[in-house]
Amino acid sequence: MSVRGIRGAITVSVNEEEPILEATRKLLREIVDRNHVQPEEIVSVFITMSPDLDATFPARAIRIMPGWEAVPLMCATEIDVPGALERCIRLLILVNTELQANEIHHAYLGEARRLRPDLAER
Ligand SMILES: C=C(O[C@@H]1C=C(C(=O)O)C=C[C@H]1O)C(=O)O
Repeated sequence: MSVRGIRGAITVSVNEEEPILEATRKLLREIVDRNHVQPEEIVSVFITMSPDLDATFPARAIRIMPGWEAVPLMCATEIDVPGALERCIRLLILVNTELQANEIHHAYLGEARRLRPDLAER
């Protein structure tokens, strides 16, 4: 058993509470589905949003998911690099797993695929 990181990213169309929470849930579900992870295997979830997103804390979406109440969460603002992808939510999930690093499925959805085309997969 090792602790491994799973990455993901997604964009939202507007800086509003519900779209941010919905996109966060969608990205988390995609990562969970692709890697068959259970909440009790999760060490922590680190979330960043690009500086143009500030309508809510994306962690709120995860904390209210059944089974996820006790998972430590942290939100922060992504570095404001000129020209970086706008309205982007990024996740880093640390998980206790038997999977090898090359068996982890990251999830870069929609517009965010272009951040890491090598990891986007689907
Ligand atoms: C390219 C990304 O955006 C940023 C750059 C990263 C990198 O260069 O590895 C990782 C996370 C982000 O700070 C990404 O989310 O993967």
